[in-house]
Amino acid sequence: MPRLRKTKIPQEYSPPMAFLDVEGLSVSYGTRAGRVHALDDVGFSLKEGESLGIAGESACGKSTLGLAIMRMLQGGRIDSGAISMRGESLLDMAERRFSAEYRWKRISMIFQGAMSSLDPVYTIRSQFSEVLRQHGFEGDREGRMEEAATSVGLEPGVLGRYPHELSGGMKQRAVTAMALLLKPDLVIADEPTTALDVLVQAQIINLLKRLKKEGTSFIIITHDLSILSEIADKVGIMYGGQIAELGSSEDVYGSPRHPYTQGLLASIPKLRGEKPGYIRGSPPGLISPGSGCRFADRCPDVMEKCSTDPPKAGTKSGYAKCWLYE
Ligand SMILES: Nc1ncnc2c1ncn2[C@@H]1O[C@H](COP(=O)(O)OP(=O)(O)OP(=O)(O)O)[C@@H](O)[C@H]1O
Repeated sequence: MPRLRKTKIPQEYSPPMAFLDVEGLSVSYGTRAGRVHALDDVGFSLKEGESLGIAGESACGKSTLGLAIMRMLQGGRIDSGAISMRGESLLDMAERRFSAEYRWKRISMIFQGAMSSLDPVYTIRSQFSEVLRQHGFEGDREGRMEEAATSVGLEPGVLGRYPHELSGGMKQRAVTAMALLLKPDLVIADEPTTALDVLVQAQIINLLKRLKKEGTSFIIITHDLSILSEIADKVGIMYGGQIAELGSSEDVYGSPRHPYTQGLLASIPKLRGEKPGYIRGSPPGLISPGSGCRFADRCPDVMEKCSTDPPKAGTKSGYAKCWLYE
């Protein structure tokens, strides 16, 4: 009888640690009209250096997701779920430690409409310098500020100027540079190209692409699906506070599964060929969104079952929250 070779069984198997893990995240805001359930059971995972694109119609919870990761929800609360970075829970951490070690240092955010967040009475240099000071940066401040400015294609001379002396595109680059000052591992960019002309948009996209190549991870939040295909490794399509579909960019763009993703992709204008489509109806209210599929009353494939909560049906690289793929 052949002798069986002994296989060494490792004592404990630990799967590779995710760079960022968001699990079952639900967030709500208290309003006069009732509690707005802005996020419901949202989850995804990123490896080191990976980037995620989040797309969806207005008010579906995109910014709330970014703000929850930054622990900067105003008037909102986390009802359930977990967020961890390299295995460390961000939600259980004392605010003091999160603020000293994570917010702006390891995770930073470029806010929606960030151009207007620059303080008009201070030069770019004093605003950058304040960020470094607040985080106890002890190296060569001027060198770091110049490095951040040039990394976004701004002349170091811009540091001496006031915000009103800069064009819209330059301001957007300045706030991007400010988010990069402390060399974070993750940058959450909320609509980084909205309100910019197409040339400046292209510059910002190229800049994000370059930073990604150098190892920075991004979560890019946008209405505009076409910019995601260039930067995101993974895409999450949000609808009514939930992720309707999650997968690699290749799969989500190449073979979209959820009828909402299909509708959204069909609505991107094309240079030639058929007219862009549109999705009839409007998104659900988030105060009492109901227990069935949130897309049901707009869905071309609606079935009886859709009145109950759809499962997260596995796809090649993620899932589609839809009864069609049960
Ligand atoms: N501070 C707040 N207080 C009360 N409700 C809020 C607050 N912030 C967001 N909401 C509500 O939460 C829901 C999700 O908002 P959120 O800003 O996350 O959506 P979004 O997808 O980023 O929208 P947009 O694309 O228009 O920026 C919306 O119904 C919004 O009205």
